[in-house]
Amino acid sequence: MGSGESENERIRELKDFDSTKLGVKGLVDEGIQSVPNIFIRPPEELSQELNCKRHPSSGFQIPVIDLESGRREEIVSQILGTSSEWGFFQVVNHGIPAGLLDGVMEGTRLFHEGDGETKKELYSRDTRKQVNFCSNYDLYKSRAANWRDTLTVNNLFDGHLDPNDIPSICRDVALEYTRHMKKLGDMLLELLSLALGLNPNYLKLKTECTRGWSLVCHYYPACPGPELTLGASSHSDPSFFTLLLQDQIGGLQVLYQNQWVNVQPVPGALVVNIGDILQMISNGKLRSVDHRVLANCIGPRISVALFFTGLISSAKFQNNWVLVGIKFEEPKTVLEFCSGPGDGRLADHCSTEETRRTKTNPVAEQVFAMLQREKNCKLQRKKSIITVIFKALILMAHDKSFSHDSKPYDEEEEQELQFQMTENKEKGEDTNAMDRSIALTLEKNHRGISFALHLETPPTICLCQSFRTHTAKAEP
Ligand SMILES: O=C(O)CCC(=O)C(=O)O
Ligand SMILES: [Fe+2]
Repeated sequence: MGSGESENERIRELKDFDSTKLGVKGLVDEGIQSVPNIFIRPPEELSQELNCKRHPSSGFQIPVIDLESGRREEIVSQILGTSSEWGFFQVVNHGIPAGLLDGVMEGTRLFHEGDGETKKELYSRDTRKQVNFCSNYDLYKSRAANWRDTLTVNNLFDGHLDPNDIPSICRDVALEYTRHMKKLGDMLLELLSLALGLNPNYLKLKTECTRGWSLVCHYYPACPGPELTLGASSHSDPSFFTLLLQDQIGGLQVLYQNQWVNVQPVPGALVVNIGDILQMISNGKLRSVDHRVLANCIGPRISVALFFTGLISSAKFQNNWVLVGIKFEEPKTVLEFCSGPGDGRLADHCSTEETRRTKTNPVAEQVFAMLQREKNCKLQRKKSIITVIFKALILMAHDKSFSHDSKPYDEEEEQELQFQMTENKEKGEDTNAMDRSIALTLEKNHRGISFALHLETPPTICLCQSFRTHTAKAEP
C-alpha cells in the first residue's frame, strides 16, 4: 500500500472510531483483542522506548509534602525545591475529605461505564463547550491516538456553567469536589507566591486563576497491548497549575533528567503539577514538566485532573497585566513581564538578569505608543495592530529587533506560530465591550495561550487562559 493510500486508510479508521461516539471503552465493550492501528505509536518511538526501560526502577521519587507538618517556611521551601526541580509534587493532609475523593472517582467510573446514549449526546470535539465527552481531542492531529476517554466540565466564563449540563450521575459530587479543590488551590497559590518571594495573596489576586477551571475526568480502559500505545502522550499542562487525583493502578510518569519516573500512587494524596503559565510568569523558576500516562492491561485506570486556567472575563482587565515577551522553547519563560506602571513586582522577582538590566523595553514602548495613537480606531485596525504586537512578541522571543515600519518577521516563523483572532464573545449591557477588548490565541504544537487586549487607558494585554486549541481546527 502506498503512503497516500495508507494515510487514507488511517483517516477512515479514525472517522469510524470517532463516529461511534463511545470512545475506547466502546471498543473494549465490543470485545476487541488487539490494539487497532490508529492507537499504535510510530515505530521509531516504540524502538526508542524499548531501548530504555518502560517501567523504570530508578530510585527517583516525586516528593510527598505533608501540608500539616511543621512550619510554613519549611513547606514553602519544599514546594519551591520540588516545583523548580520536578515541576511535580504530591500533597497529603490537604484537607479534602477522603469520602469526597472516593466519590469523585466513583462518579467518574459510573459515567464512563454508564449509559452509552448519554455519552453519545455529550460527545464533542469542542473543548470549550461547558461539558463534553470525548476520546482523544487531538484525534485527527496526533500521530497515534491514546487509549483514553475523557469527560470534561469547563468553568471558564464567570458564572456560565449550568450545573444541569453535568451528567446527573456525577453532578453533585463533581460540584462539591471542585468547590473544595478551589480552596486547596488558593492555599497552594499562597504557598507558591511565598515560594517566589511574593506577598502570599499575590498570585491569587493577580491571576485569579482558581476562578476558572476545567475538571477533566479520565478513564483508561484495560488495554490488550499496553506496550504498543499510551494512555496519554507526553505533554505539559497548559494551565497555571493542575491538581490530580489518581487511583492506585499507576502509569503516570514524569520526565526527570531525561528519564521517565513513575508518580507512585499514594493513598489519599493529590498530585500537584506546575503548568505552562506559572512557568512562564515565574520565568522558569517553577517548571512545567512533560509527563505521560502508560496504558495498562489491568485497568480501568481512573484519574481526575483539575486544571486551574483562570477565567475568560473582564475582571482580568483590572489587573493591568502587560506581557511583553514570551518564549515557547524550553525553558518556556516570559522575557519581560510587568503589571502596569509602578508595579513590576512579579517582574522584579522573576525577571532574568538580562531583563532587569534593560528595564524599559523598546518593543513594549512602541506597542504602547501605537495603541495610544489608535485608541479609537475600528476593530479591524485594532486587529491588525494586535497581530503586529504578537509578531513583536514572537520576535522578542527569537531575540530579533523589531520595528513596526519594517517587515518585522519572516514567513516561516509566522507559519510555525499560527495566529487565530477571535472577537471577545463577552456580552453585557455595554455594547461597546466587544469593540474594546479582543481576545487572541497564540497557538503552537496544538496548544494555545489566549490573551485579551484591552484598549482602555492604560492599554493592557492580559493573559486570559491557556488551553488546548487543537480541536478547533483540522477536522476532516
Ligand atoms: O491521568 C493522569 O494521571 C494524568 C492526566 C494528565 O496529565 C492530564 O490530564 O493532563
Ligand atoms: Fe497533564
